[in-house]
Amino acid sequence: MNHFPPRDGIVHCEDVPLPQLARAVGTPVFVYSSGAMLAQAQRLRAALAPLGDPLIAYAVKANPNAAVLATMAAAGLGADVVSGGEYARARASGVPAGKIVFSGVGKTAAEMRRALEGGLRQFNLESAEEAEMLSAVASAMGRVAPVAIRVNPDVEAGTHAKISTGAAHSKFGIPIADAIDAAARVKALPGLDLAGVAVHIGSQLTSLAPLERAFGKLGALIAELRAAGHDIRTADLGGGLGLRYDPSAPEPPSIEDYGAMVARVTRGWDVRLIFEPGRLIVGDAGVLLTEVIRVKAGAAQPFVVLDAAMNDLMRPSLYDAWHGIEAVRPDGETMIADIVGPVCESGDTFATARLIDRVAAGELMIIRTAGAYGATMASTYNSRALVPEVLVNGAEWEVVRERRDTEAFLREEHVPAWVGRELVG
Ligand SMILES: Cc1ncc(COP(=O)(O)O)c(C=O)c1O
Ligand SMILES: N[C@@H](CCCC[NH3+])C(=O)O
Repeated sequence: MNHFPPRDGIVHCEDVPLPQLARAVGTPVFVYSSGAMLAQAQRLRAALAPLGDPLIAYAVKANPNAAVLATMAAAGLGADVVSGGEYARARASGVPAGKIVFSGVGKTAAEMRRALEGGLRQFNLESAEEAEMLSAVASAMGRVAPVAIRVNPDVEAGTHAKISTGAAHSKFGIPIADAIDAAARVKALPGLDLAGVAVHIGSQLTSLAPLERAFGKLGALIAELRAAGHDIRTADLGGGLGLRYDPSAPEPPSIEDYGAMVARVTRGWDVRLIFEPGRLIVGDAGVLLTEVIRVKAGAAQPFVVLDAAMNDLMRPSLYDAWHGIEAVRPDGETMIADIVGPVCESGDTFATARLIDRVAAGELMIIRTAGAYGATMASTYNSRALVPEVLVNGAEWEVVRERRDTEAFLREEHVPAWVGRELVG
Protein backbone atom coordinates (compact mmCIF):
# COMPACT_ATOMS: atom_id res chain seq x y z
CA MET A 1 0.00 0.00 0.00
CA ASN A 2 1.20 3.49 -0.87
CA HIS A 3 1.16 5.64 2.27
CA PHE A 4 2.03 8.78 0.28
CA PRO A 5 -0.67 8.57 -2.40
CA PRO A 6 -1.43 11.25 -4.98
CA ARG A 7 -5.07 12.32 -4.66
CA ASP A 8 -6.65 15.00 -6.82
CA GLY A 9 -3.17 15.76 -8.12
CA ILE A 10 -1.75 16.40 -4.64
CA VAL A 11 0.58 14.09 -2.68
CA HIS A 12 -0.88 13.08 0.68
CA CYS A 13 0.54 11.33 3.72
CA GLU A 14 -2.16 8.78 4.43
CA ASP A 15 -5.30 11.02 4.37
CA VAL A 16 -3.58 14.35 4.97
CA PRO A 17 -2.73 16.56 1.99
CA LEU A 18 0.89 17.66 2.35
CA PRO A 19 0.15 21.35 1.59
CA GLN A 20 -2.02 21.39 4.72
CA LEU A 21 0.97 20.31 6.83
CA ALA A 22 3.26 22.83 5.13
CA ARG A 23 0.80 25.61 5.92
CA ALA A 24 0.29 24.55 9.52
CA VAL A 25 3.85 23.66 10.51
CA GLY A 26 6.03 25.41 7.94
CA THR A 27 8.79 23.89 5.84
CA PRO A 28 11.09 22.06 5.84
CA VAL A 29 9.38 19.37 7.90
CA PHE A 30 9.80 15.60 8.20
CA VAL A 31 6.46 13.84 7.71
CA TYR A 32 6.08 10.24 8.89
CA SER A 33 3.28 7.77 8.19
CA SER A 34 2.59 5.62 11.23
CA GLY A 35 0.65 3.24 8.98
CA ALA A 36 3.71 2.71 6.78
CA MET A 37 6.03 1.87 9.68
CA LEU A 38 3.51 -0.42 11.31
CA ALA A 39 2.92 -2.22 8.01
CA GLN A 40 6.66 -2.84 7.60
CA ALA A 41 7.00 -4.06 11.19
CA GLN A 42 4.06 -6.38 10.68
CA ARG A 43 5.43 -7.69 7.39
CA LEU A 44 8.80 -8.41 8.98
CA ARG A 45 7.20 -10.11 11.93
CA ALA A 46 5.16 -12.33 9.59
CA ALA A 47 8.25 -13.21 7.53
CA LEU A 48 10.18 -14.15 10.67
CA ALA A 49 7.30 -15.97 12.39
CA PRO A 50 8.43 -19.42 11.20
CA LEU A 51 11.65 -18.86 13.22
CA GLY A 52 9.87 -19.32 16.54
CA ASP A 53 9.59 -16.24 18.69
CA PRO A 54 12.38 -13.93 17.53
CA LEU A 55 13.03 -10.59 19.23
CA ILE A 56 12.80 -7.75 16.74
CA ALA A 57 14.83 -4.96 18.32
CA TYR A 58 14.23 -1.81 16.27
CA ALA A 59 17.52 0.04 15.68
CA VAL A 60 16.78 3.32 17.46
CA LYS A 61 19.49 5.21 15.58
CA ALA A 62 17.45 5.04 12.38
CA ASN A 63 14.77 7.31 13.83
CA PRO A 64 14.77 7.96 17.57
CA ASN A 65 11.76 10.28 17.69
CA ALA A 66 9.82 9.47 20.87
CA ALA A 67 6.56 9.06 18.94
CA VAL A 68 8.23 6.64 16.52
CA LEU A 69 9.71 4.65 19.41
CA ALA A 70 6.35 4.55 21.17
CA THR A 71 4.78 3.28 17.94
CA MET A 72 7.39 0.53 17.77
CA ALA A 73 6.93 -0.34 21.44
CA ALA A 74 3.15 -0.54 21.00
CA ALA A 75 3.73 -2.90 18.07
CA GLY A 76 5.69 -5.18 20.40
CA LEU A 77 9.17 -4.43 19.08
CA GLY A 78 12.21 -4.12 21.29
CA ALA A 79 15.10 -1.73 20.76
CA ASP A 80 18.72 -1.93 19.67
CA VAL A 81 20.51 1.00 21.31
CA VAL A 82 24.06 2.30 20.98
CA SER A 83 24.26 4.98 23.67
CA GLY A 84 22.93 5.92 27.06
CA GLY A 85 20.77 8.47 25.29
CA GLU A 86 19.16 5.86 23.06
CA TYR A 87 18.68 3.58 26.05
CA ALA A 88 16.89 6.36 27.94
CA ARG A 89 14.72 7.20 24.93
CA ALA A 90 13.72 3.56 24.44
CA ARG A 91 12.76 3.14 28.09
CA ALA A 92 10.91 6.46 28.21
CA SER A 93 8.95 5.45 25.10
CA GLY A 94 7.71 2.23 26.66
CA VAL A 95 10.16 -0.38 25.36
CA PRO A 96 10.41 -3.07 28.07
CA ALA A 97 13.90 -3.48 29.54
CA GLY A 98 13.97 -7.16 28.58
CA LYS A 99 13.67 -6.24 24.90
CA ILE A 100 16.68 -3.91 24.79
CA VAL A 101 19.98 -4.90 23.22
CA PHE A 102 22.96 -2.58 23.77
CA SER A 103 25.41 -2.48 20.84
CA GLY A 104 28.37 -0.23 20.06
CA VAL A 105 32.18 -0.23 20.24
CA GLY A 106 32.52 2.56 22.76
CA LYS A 107 30.13 1.91 25.62
CA THR A 108 31.31 3.85 28.65
CA ALA A 109 31.23 2.64 32.25
CA ALA A 110 28.47 5.18 32.96
CA GLU A 111 26.37 3.84 30.07
CA MET A 112 26.90 0.26 31.25
CA ARG A 113 25.86 1.20 34.78
CA ARG A 114 22.75 2.97 33.59
CA ALA A 115 21.63 0.02 31.46
CA LEU A 116 22.33 -2.47 34.25
CA GLU A 117 20.32 -0.36 36.68
CA GLY A 118 17.37 -0.09 34.29
CA GLY A 119 17.71 -3.63 32.95
CA LEU A 120 18.25 -4.97 29.46
CA ARG A 121 18.22 -8.13 27.40
CA GLN A 122 21.94 -8.18 26.63
CA PHE A 123 25.06 -6.19 25.89
CA ASN A 124 26.66 -7.04 22.58
CA LEU A 125 30.36 -7.00 23.46
CA GLU A 126 32.70 -5.71 20.80
CA SER A 127 36.09 -6.34 22.41
CA ALA A 128 37.85 -8.19 25.23
CA GLU A 129 38.70 -4.77 26.69
CA GLU A 130 35.02 -3.94 26.86
CA ALA A 131 34.34 -7.28 28.59
CA GLU A 132 36.85 -6.33 31.31
CA MET A 133 35.17 -2.97 31.87
CA LEU A 134 31.66 -4.43 31.97
CA SER A 135 32.81 -7.16 34.36
CA ALA A 136 34.19 -4.52 36.73
CA VAL A 137 31.05 -2.37 36.51
CA ALA A 138 28.63 -5.28 36.98
CA SER A 139 30.65 -6.81 39.83
CA ALA A 140 30.78 -3.49 41.68
CA MET A 141 26.99 -3.31 41.39
CA GLY A 142 26.57 -6.93 42.49
CA ARG A 143 24.92 -7.73 39.15
CA VAL A 144 25.44 -10.26 36.42
CA ALA A 145 25.40 -8.73 32.92
CA PRO A 146 23.98 -10.88 30.12
CA VAL A 147 26.29 -10.61 27.11
CA ALA A 148 26.70 -11.73 23.55
CA ILE A 149 29.97 -11.66 21.65
CA ARG A 150 29.62 -9.57 18.52
CA VAL A 151 31.94 -11.05 15.97
CA ASN A 152 33.49 -9.46 12.94
CA PRO A 153 33.05 -12.19 10.33
CA ASP A 154 35.35 -10.60 7.73
CA VAL A 155 32.64 -10.41 5.10
CA GLU A 156 32.38 -7.54 2.62
CA ALA A 157 28.80 -6.32 2.74
CA GLY A 158 28.84 -4.78 -0.73
CA THR A 159 27.36 -1.51 0.50
CA HIS A 160 28.80 2.00 0.81
CA ALA A 161 32.22 1.88 2.56
CA LYS A 162 31.07 4.31 5.26
CA ILE A 163 28.26 2.00 6.36
CA SER A 164 30.06 -1.37 6.05
CA THR A 165 30.83 -2.92 9.43
CA GLY A 166 31.81 -6.55 8.88
CA ALA A 167 35.13 -6.42 7.03
CA ALA A 168 38.35 -7.32 8.86
CA HIS A 169 39.64 -3.72 8.87
CA SER A 170 36.41 -2.37 10.39
CA LYS A 171 36.35 -1.18 14.02
CA PHE A 172 33.31 -3.33 14.80
CA GLY A 173 33.19 -6.66 16.60
CA ILE A 174 35.75 -9.23 17.72
CA PRO A 175 37.54 -10.99 14.84
CA ILE A 176 35.68 -14.27 14.43
CA ALA A 177 38.96 -16.19 14.63
CA ASP A 178 39.44 -14.80 18.16
CA ALA A 179 35.89 -15.50 19.34
CA ILE A 180 36.67 -18.77 21.12
CA ASP A 181 39.45 -17.11 23.13
CA ALA A 182 37.22 -14.12 23.85
CA ALA A 183 34.46 -16.44 25.09
CA ALA A 184 36.90 -18.15 27.44
CA ARG A 185 37.95 -14.76 28.82
CA VAL A 186 34.32 -13.72 29.27
CA LYS A 187 33.54 -16.95 31.09
CA ALA A 188 36.46 -16.42 33.44
CA LEU A 189 35.38 -12.87 34.34
CA PRO A 190 33.00 -12.26 37.26
CA GLY A 191 29.70 -10.51 36.65
CA LEU A 192 29.20 -11.69 33.05
CA ASP A 193 26.89 -14.36 31.65
CA LEU A 194 27.73 -15.34 28.08
CA ALA A 195 24.31 -15.88 26.51
CA GLY A 196 25.00 -15.69 22.80
CA VAL A 197 26.64 -14.36 19.69
CA ALA A 198 25.90 -11.42 17.40
CA VAL A 199 26.82 -10.14 13.97
CA HIS A 200 25.98 -7.05 11.89
CA ILE A 201 27.89 -6.49 8.67
CA GLY A 202 26.49 -3.19 7.44
CA SER A 203 23.53 -1.13 6.38
CA GLN A 204 21.57 -0.71 3.13
CA LEU A 205 22.47 -4.21 1.94
CA THR A 206 20.88 -5.01 -1.39
CA SER A 207 22.07 -8.59 -1.69
CA LEU A 208 21.45 -11.50 0.66
CA ALA A 209 24.69 -13.30 -0.23
CA PRO A 210 26.98 -11.44 2.23
CA LEU A 211 24.42 -11.83 5.00
CA GLU A 212 24.14 -15.55 4.28
CA ARG A 213 27.92 -15.89 4.37
CA ALA A 214 28.13 -14.06 7.71
CA PHE A 215 25.29 -16.08 9.24
CA GLY A 216 26.90 -19.32 8.03
CA LYS A 217 30.10 -18.38 9.86
CA LEU A 218 28.09 -17.53 12.96
CA GLY A 219 26.40 -20.95 12.87
CA ALA A 220 29.77 -22.69 12.76
CA LEU A 221 30.94 -20.56 15.68
CA ILE A 222 27.89 -21.50 17.77
CA ALA A 223 28.79 -25.17 17.31
CA GLU A 224 32.41 -24.51 18.30
CA LEU A 225 31.40 -22.51 21.35
CA ARG A 226 29.06 -25.27 22.48
CA ALA A 227 31.80 -27.83 21.97
CA ALA A 228 33.96 -25.66 24.23
CA GLY A 229 31.29 -25.86 26.92
CA HIS A 230 29.44 -22.55 26.48
CA ASP A 231 25.68 -22.46 26.86
CA ILE A 232 24.74 -20.43 23.77
CA ARG A 233 21.07 -19.41 23.87
CA THR A 234 20.77 -16.41 21.56
CA ALA A 235 22.01 -15.33 18.14
CA ASP A 236 21.62 -11.70 17.11
CA LEU A 237 21.66 -11.37 13.33
CA GLY A 238 21.77 -7.55 13.26
CA GLY A 239 19.95 -5.38 10.77
CA GLY A 240 21.01 -4.04 7.41
CA LEU A 241 18.39 -5.08 4.86
CA GLY A 242 18.22 -2.27 2.33
CA LEU A 243 15.46 -0.31 0.62
CA ARG A 244 14.98 0.62 -3.01
CA TYR A 245 15.69 4.35 -2.99
CA ASP A 246 15.87 4.58 -6.78
CA PRO A 247 12.91 2.99 -8.55
CA SER A 248 15.10 2.36 -11.60
CA ALA A 249 17.61 0.32 -9.52
CA PRO A 250 17.21 -3.45 -9.31
CA GLU A 251 14.69 -4.50 -6.71
CA PRO A 252 16.47 -5.52 -3.48
CA PRO A 253 15.60 -8.84 -1.84
CA SER A 254 12.20 -8.76 -0.20
CA ILE A 255 11.51 -9.16 3.50
CA GLU A 256 10.11 -12.58 2.68
CA ASP A 257 13.26 -13.60 0.76
CA TYR A 258 15.26 -12.52 3.78
CA GLY A 259 13.04 -14.53 6.17
CA ALA A 260 13.35 -17.63 4.00
CA MET A 261 17.16 -17.30 3.82
CA VAL A 262 17.44 -16.90 7.58
CA ALA A 263 15.19 -19.92 8.14
CA ARG A 264 17.38 -22.01 5.84
CA VAL A 265 20.71 -20.93 7.35
CA THR A 266 19.67 -21.08 11.01
CA ARG A 267 17.94 -24.48 10.86
CA GLY A 268 19.04 -26.54 13.86
CA TRP A 269 20.74 -23.67 15.71
CA ASP A 270 18.41 -24.05 18.69
CA VAL A 271 18.73 -20.44 19.84
CA ARG A 272 16.40 -17.49 20.22
CA LEU A 273 17.06 -15.19 17.29
CA ILE A 274 17.34 -11.42 17.61
CA PHE A 275 17.07 -8.94 14.72
CA GLU A 276 18.03 -5.25 14.69
CA PRO A 277 16.29 -3.67 11.68
CA GLY A 278 16.21 0.10 11.39
CA ARG A 279 15.97 1.50 7.88
CA LEU A 280 13.70 -1.31 6.72
CA ILE A 281 10.98 -0.31 9.19
CA VAL A 282 11.02 3.48 8.98
CA GLY A 283 12.89 4.50 5.81
CA ASP A 284 10.01 4.54 3.39
CA ALA A 285 7.63 5.80 6.08
CA GLY A 286 9.05 9.32 5.94
CA VAL A 287 9.48 12.22 3.54
CA LEU A 288 11.16 15.58 3.92
CA LEU A 289 8.62 18.18 2.84
CA THR A 290 10.30 21.31 1.51
CA GLU A 291 9.53 24.48 -0.42
CA VAL A 292 11.33 25.74 -3.47
CA ILE A 293 12.92 29.07 -2.50
CA ARG A 294 13.82 29.93 -6.05
CA VAL A 295 14.89 28.46 -9.34
CA LYS A 296 18.26 29.96 -10.21
CA ALA A 297 19.75 29.90 -13.70
CA GLY A 298 22.82 27.62 -13.95
CA ALA A 299 25.62 27.00 -16.45
CA ALA A 300 24.37 23.59 -17.58
CA GLN A 301 20.90 23.45 -16.05
CA PRO A 302 18.93 25.45 -13.50
CA PHE A 303 19.39 25.06 -9.75
CA VAL A 304 16.24 24.33 -7.80
CA VAL A 305 17.10 25.88 -4.42
CA LEU A 306 15.08 24.23 -1.64
CA ASP A 307 14.55 25.40 1.92
CA ALA A 308 15.82 21.95 3.04
CA ALA A 309 19.57 21.40 3.08
CA MET A 310 22.40 18.97 3.77
CA ASN A 311 22.16 19.69 7.50
CA ASP A 312 18.56 18.38 7.50
CA LEU A 313 19.20 15.27 5.38
CA MET A 314 22.88 14.41 5.19
CA ARG A 315 22.71 11.19 3.20
CA PRO A 316 23.23 12.65 -0.30
CA SER A 317 26.27 14.71 0.70
CA LEU A 318 27.70 12.06 3.04
CA TYR A 319 27.20 8.92 0.96
CA ASP A 320 26.26 10.29 -2.47
CA ALA A 321 22.91 8.68 -1.70
CA TRP A 322 20.09 8.85 -4.21
CA HIS A 323 16.68 9.98 -2.92
CA GLY A 324 13.51 10.41 -4.96
CA ILE A 325 12.53 14.08 -5.30
CA GLU A 326 9.06 15.01 -6.51
CA ALA A 327 6.65 17.90 -6.67
CA VAL A 328 3.70 17.79 -4.28
CA ARG A 329 1.41 19.15 -7.05
CA PRO A 330 3.02 17.93 -10.28
CA ASP A 331 1.66 19.67 -13.38
CA GLY A 332 2.68 16.89 -15.76
CA GLU A 333 5.67 18.84 -17.15
CA THR A 334 9.28 18.02 -16.36
CA MET A 335 12.64 19.76 -16.20
CA ILE A 336 16.28 18.83 -15.68
CA ALA A 337 17.87 20.54 -12.71
CA ASP A 338 20.38 20.40 -9.89
CA ILE A 339 18.47 20.23 -6.64
CA VAL A 340 20.34 22.05 -3.89
CA GLY A 341 19.92 23.57 -0.45
CA PRO A 342 20.91 27.02 0.84
CA VAL A 343 23.93 25.87 2.89
CA CYS A 344 27.30 27.35 1.98
CA GLU A 345 28.91 24.18 0.65
CA SER A 346 28.86 22.77 -2.85
CA GLY A 347 28.18 19.40 -1.22
CA ASP A 348 24.76 20.74 -0.27
CA THR A 349 23.32 19.01 -3.32
CA PHE A 350 20.45 16.54 -3.27
CA ALA A 351 20.68 15.62 -6.96
CA THR A 352 22.59 16.66 -10.05
CA ALA A 353 21.16 16.90 -13.57
CA ARG A 354 18.04 15.10 -12.38
CA LEU A 355 14.85 14.83 -14.43
CA ILE A 356 12.17 16.10 -12.04
CA ASP A 357 8.66 17.51 -12.08
CA ARG A 358 8.66 21.09 -13.25
CA VAL A 359 8.61 23.40 -10.25
CA ALA A 360 8.75 27.11 -9.56
CA ALA A 361 9.47 29.28 -6.51
CA GLY A 362 6.98 28.75 -3.70
CA GLU A 363 6.00 25.22 -4.75
CA LEU A 364 6.33 22.22 -2.46
CA MET A 365 8.48 19.16 -3.07
CA ILE A 366 9.16 15.96 -1.17
CA ILE A 367 12.41 14.10 -0.71
CA ARG A 368 11.49 10.46 -0.28
CA THR A 369 12.78 7.65 1.93
CA ALA A 370 13.74 10.16 4.59
CA GLY A 371 12.23 8.31 7.55
CA ALA A 372 15.54 6.60 8.38
CA TYR A 373 18.82 8.42 9.03
CA GLY A 374 17.15 11.75 8.26
CA ALA A 375 16.17 13.89 11.25
CA THR A 376 18.38 11.79 13.50
CA MET A 377 21.54 12.85 11.66
CA ALA A 378 20.56 16.49 11.26
CA SER A 379 22.74 19.32 12.51
CA THR A 380 22.29 23.03 12.98
CA TYR A 381 25.08 23.92 10.55
CA ASN A 382 24.74 27.44 9.17
CA SER A 383 22.64 28.20 12.30
CA ARG A 384 19.67 26.49 10.74
CA ALA A 385 16.90 25.35 13.06
CA LEU A 386 16.43 21.60 13.51
CA VAL A 387 13.54 20.54 11.31
CA PRO A 388 10.26 19.67 13.05
CA GLU A 389 8.70 16.24 12.69
CA VAL A 390 5.04 15.31 12.15
CA LEU A 391 3.45 11.89 12.63
CA VAL A 392 0.35 11.08 10.59
CA ASN A 393 -2.25 8.45 11.37
CA GLY A 394 -5.08 8.38 8.83
CA ALA A 395 -6.61 11.86 8.85
CA GLU A 396 -4.98 12.71 12.21
CA TRP A 397 -1.59 14.30 12.56
CA GLU A 398 0.51 15.82 15.26
CA VAL A 399 3.80 17.68 15.54
CA VAL A 400 6.04 15.19 17.34
CA ARG A 401 9.04 17.46 17.50
CA GLU A 402 8.83 21.22 17.49
CA ARG A 403 11.00 23.40 15.33
CA ARG A 404 14.01 24.60 17.35
CA ASP A 405 14.51 28.24 16.56
CA THR A 406 17.66 30.35 16.65
CA GLU A 407 16.62 31.94 19.94
CA ALA A 408 16.67 28.44 21.48
CA PHE A 409 20.29 27.93 20.41
CA LEU A 410 21.24 31.29 21.83
CA ARG A 411 19.64 30.44 25.16
CA GLU A 412 21.86 27.36 25.33
CA GLU A 413 25.05 29.33 24.76
CA HIS A 414 26.96 31.52 27.14
CA VAL A 415 29.55 34.22 26.59
CA PRO A 416 32.11 34.41 29.44
CA ALA A 417 32.40 37.87 31.05
CA TRP A 418 36.11 37.97 30.19
CA VAL A 419 35.65 37.64 26.42
CA GLY A 420 37.05 40.75 24.82
CA ARG A 421 38.07 42.30 28.18
CA GLU A 422 41.65 42.98 27.10
CA LEU A 423 40.43 44.71 23.97
CA VAL A 424 38.11 47.15 25.69
CA GLY A 425 39.19 50.66 26.77
C1 LIG B 1 24.72 -2.85 15.39
C2 LIG B 1 23.71 -2.33 14.43
N1 LIG B 1 22.48 -2.87 14.43
C3 LIG B 1 21.51 -2.44 13.60
C4 LIG B 1 21.74 -1.44 12.69
C5 LIG B 1 20.60 -1.02 11.82
O1 LIG B 1 20.89 -1.09 10.51
P1 LIG B 1 19.78 -0.86 9.41
O2 LIG B 1 19.15 0.45 9.65
O3 LIG B 1 20.55 -0.90 8.16
O4 LIG B 1 18.81 -1.99 9.53
C6 LIG B 1 23.01 -0.85 12.62
C7 LIG B 1 23.34 0.15 11.59
O5 LIG B 1 23.94 -0.23 10.59
C8 LIG B 1 24.01 -1.30 13.53
O6 LIG B 1 25.22 -0.75 13.52
N1 LIG C 1 23.59 6.55 8.50
C1 LIG C 1 23.65 5.51 7.51
C2 LIG C 1 23.38 4.17 8.07
C3 LIG C 1 24.29 3.86 9.21
C4 LIG C 1 23.85 2.66 9.90
C5 LIG C 1 24.32 2.66 11.30
N2 LIG C 1 25.18 1.55 11.64
C6 LIG C 1 22.75 5.82 6.35
O1 LIG C 1 22.13 6.83 6.31
O2 LIG C 1 22.64 5.09 5.44
